[in-house]
Amino acid sequence: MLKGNSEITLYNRDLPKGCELCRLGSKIVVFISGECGDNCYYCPVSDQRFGKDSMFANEKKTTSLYDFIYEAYKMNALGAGITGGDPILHIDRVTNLIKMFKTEFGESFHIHLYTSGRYINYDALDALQESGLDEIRFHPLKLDYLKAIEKALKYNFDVGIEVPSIPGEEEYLKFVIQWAIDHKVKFVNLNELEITERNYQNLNAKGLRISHGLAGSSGSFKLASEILKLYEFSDINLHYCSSVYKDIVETRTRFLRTIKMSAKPFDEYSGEGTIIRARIKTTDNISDYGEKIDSEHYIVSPLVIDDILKKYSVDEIIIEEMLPYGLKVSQKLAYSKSK
Ligand SMILES: C[S@@+](CC[C@H](N)C(=O)[O-])C[C@H]1O[C@@H](n2cnc3c(N)ncnc32)[C@H](O)[C@@H]1O
Ligand code: SF4
Repeated sequence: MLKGNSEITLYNRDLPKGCELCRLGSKIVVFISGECGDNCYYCPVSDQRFGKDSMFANEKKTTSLYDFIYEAYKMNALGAGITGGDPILHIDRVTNLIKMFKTEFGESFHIHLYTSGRYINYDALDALQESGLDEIRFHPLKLDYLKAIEKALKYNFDVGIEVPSIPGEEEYLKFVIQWAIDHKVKFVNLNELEITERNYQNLNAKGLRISHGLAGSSGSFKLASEILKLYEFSDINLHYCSSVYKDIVETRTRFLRTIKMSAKPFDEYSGEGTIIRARIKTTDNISDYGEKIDSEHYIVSPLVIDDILKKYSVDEIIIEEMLPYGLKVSQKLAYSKSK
């Protein structure tokens, strides 16, 4: 019997540990560098990031490895997923960060890493094992890269494969899954193909369109579910993860977790994991209600607006909606004295 809720997530056995923690929104997303020696026609990494040596902790641009530790504290992370580009191009940065995470949060802090396998050699694998890496996920976009997986299988960390489910690529997927079964790879994840600003021209040219959610491609789930059915009882953990799942479960639960950990007393939050605040312009002292941010502005909970309006002279109230890491997504004028 296949488990999960069909088009959102589907699997035949246990979920990989990295996926279980992602489900709880408890993994910090480490984008270690956008540099990569490959150029997949379906690569989803944005132009702003791809090929550039810049780092992001969740959605926030960072310049220091310590920022990843800070962000992990802010969301009470139980683990990290390291991605890029190809992180192996910055193996020293990766292994230093893994050691920092393990020292700060303990051995149980679960770390998985994505790579195509192109630059994997025994030196890199030795360094990853020595740093404490828990799980490695390969994307063998060329069959030649399977050699890297054979090497990794000699190490202690869990070895899996993660590839997009691209309509028209069923023979490739079947080959890779059979190879994984023959070589006792721990799991194969099939991602719903995401159509993004970077890859849409290539994918549209193949007749693929966004069919649901923000990025999910037509035909991708159908192909993955047929493949899962085919290997339902085989000796490999197979798992399909939709782009909707990434949006509504992984990202939203991560946002809510961050809010729970680091929200201020006056922050209200929505079901989508955004923070709702009221910015009040007044010359009165209303610091009992919230935080003074400059000579004439305070941030307070929208729930106390009525109370403040009854007692104080207010010039303007703006309701702001923001993501937990500070990016403002909307603002609305709720009250103006001049109107
Ligand atoms: C974007 S890659 C970055 C890390 C590394 N360069 C790699 O390819 O594994 C991260 C994961 O996304 C998967 N992936 C690549 N293109 C995708 C797409 N258009 N939709 C969904 N997943 C995709 C890859 O198989 C890989 O497991
Ligand atoms: S290997 Fe990964 S990052 Fe590089 S082009 Fe392919 S999908 Fe993009």
